Amino acid sequence: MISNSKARELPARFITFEGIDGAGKSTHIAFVADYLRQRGVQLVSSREPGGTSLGEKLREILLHEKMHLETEALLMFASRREHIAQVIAPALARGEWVISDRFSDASFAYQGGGRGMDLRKMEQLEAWVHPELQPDLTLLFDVPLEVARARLDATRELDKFEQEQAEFFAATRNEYLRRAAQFPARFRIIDSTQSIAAIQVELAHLLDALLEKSDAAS
Ligand SMILES: Nc1ncnc2c1ncn2[C@@H]1O[C@H](COP(=O)(O)OP(=O)(O)OP(=O)(O)O)[C@@H](O)[C@H]1O
Ligand SMILES: Cc1cn([C@H]2C[C@H](O)[C@@H](COP(=O)(O)O)O2)c(=O)[nH]c1=O
Repeated sequence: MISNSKARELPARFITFEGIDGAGKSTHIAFVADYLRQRGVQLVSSREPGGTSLGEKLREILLHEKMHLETEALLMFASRREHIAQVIAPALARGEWVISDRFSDASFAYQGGGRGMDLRKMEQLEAWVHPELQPDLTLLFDVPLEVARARLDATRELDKFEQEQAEFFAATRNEYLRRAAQFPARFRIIDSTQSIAAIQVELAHLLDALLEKSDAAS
């Protein structure tokens, strides 16, 4: 987690980054953090599962141990509860922006879509853990499965989720796209088959618009 010290009077914003593994969100979260900091936004950059000392321990377990799908969902939300309590809510209360590599949409997509957990149970967990909090903006990095797979294979040792089969990722991606259609005001879908440079141009436009709107609201 990193925070900066430059000040710009803007209403706090919560931005989340989503997509199947290999879609490119971690590459772009660093760009977004730099872009906003250079424009005077005080922000906290974090991730899920993780973002706190307890959350990072849960992340190790979640990414490497097999477990019942509902245990997996409960641990994701346990990590999230801690993340909200220790990081997200305090930062927003201080007026800072929070950018998070994944949030609850990932639970809907992976545990709901990918693993097939009843989405009504997921909604209950969401209503329990963060009844009032939703991201202001969710960037969904969308790519065909083969593109994501090729990127992952080229770069690293795969964790438990990354080792899943194509059907799992197809269902995960479908659930992300279903949620984007369900919440169009919050989601922006980024075509992540574009080059990194082209995506950065698109992100810069989007962030400029958000900064302008935030300036007007301050
Ligand atoms: N638009 C792109 N074009 C080509 N390569 C890309 C693009 N975006 C990301 N990559 C490369 O793909 C690999 C995976 O990217 P990254 O780690 O950002 O994905 P991710 O979606 O965060 O994956 P995970 O969720 O598993 O962490 C990296 O090597 C990155 O450089
Ligand atoms: C928050 C969240 C995450 N996951 C999965 C998705 C990814 O495969 C890993 C996290 O790895 P990343 O490289 O940091 O993206 O966890 C999930 O299944 N459910 C969730 O709620």
